[in-house]
Amino acid sequence: MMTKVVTAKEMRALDHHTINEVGIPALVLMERAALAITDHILALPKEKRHQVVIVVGNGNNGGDGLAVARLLHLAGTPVKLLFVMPPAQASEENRVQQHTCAYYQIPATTDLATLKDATLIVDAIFGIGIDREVTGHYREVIEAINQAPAPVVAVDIPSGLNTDTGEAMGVAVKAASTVTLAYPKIGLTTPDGEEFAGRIVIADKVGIYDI
Ligand SMILES: NC(=O)C1=CN([C@@H]2O[C@H](COP(=O)(O)OP(=O)(O)OC[C@H]3O[C@@H](n4cnc5c(N)ncnc54)[C@H](O)[C@@H]3O)[C@@H](O)[C@H]2O)[C@H](O)CC1
Ligand SMILES: [K+]
Repeated sequence: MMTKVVTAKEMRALDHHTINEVGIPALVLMERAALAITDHILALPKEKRHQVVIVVGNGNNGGDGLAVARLLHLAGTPVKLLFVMPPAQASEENRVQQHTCAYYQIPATTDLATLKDATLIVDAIFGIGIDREVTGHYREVIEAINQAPAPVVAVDIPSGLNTDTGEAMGVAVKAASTVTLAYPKIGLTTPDGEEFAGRIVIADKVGIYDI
């Protein structure tokens, strides 16, 4: 059976349906997403997990990354958070996850040099919310990720990739694997998209989509 692929707009509609009609809160979806991403990371060779650096943006892609940080920390994996922007302007769910990470005193920094010590990088900067060219500090961070020696696991889609076309919006994360949530995004099925995404893992138990 052909796997359904979706555009950003379709994914947002499915999330909206699940949250508002089916009645499953966004935070629950975020936790289910984080469980799938964490399972993927814990299945990687142990030497890859000596120092995981999770790079987080201010939206719900970042929220997924923060929830993964907590789950990995509780599983005994050394984790460090790298905030791209001042966390104050974050989404509601992102802020909830920031609070929980602070409760567990998960180390956090804004220093890009942290990427050099990583044995694994988790890219949770942008997901389907990317809506413009990547510039400024975001560009600097994505370039630093791509220059770092560690392999990258991208959350939902590699940051910087246009969800619908698979083109890099100026710059995009080059991932070893991408854990895409609920359904594959159509941009991941293009030659460009496949180049940036690496091995694609479909976390199809994240959403409860009955339409
Ligand atoms: N489908 C699921 O089961 C779930 C998906 N989730 C995750 O939520 C993200 C989408 O989150 P959203 O908050 O809508 O947007 P992003 O986190 O992708 O982007 C954050 C924010 O960034 C701003 N932005 C966009 N482009 C740029 C740019 N070029 N430069 C600077 N800033 C930019 C924009 O304002 C965005 O709002 C999805 O991918 C999943 O990872 C949920 O966890 C629920 C479960
Ligand atoms: K991402």
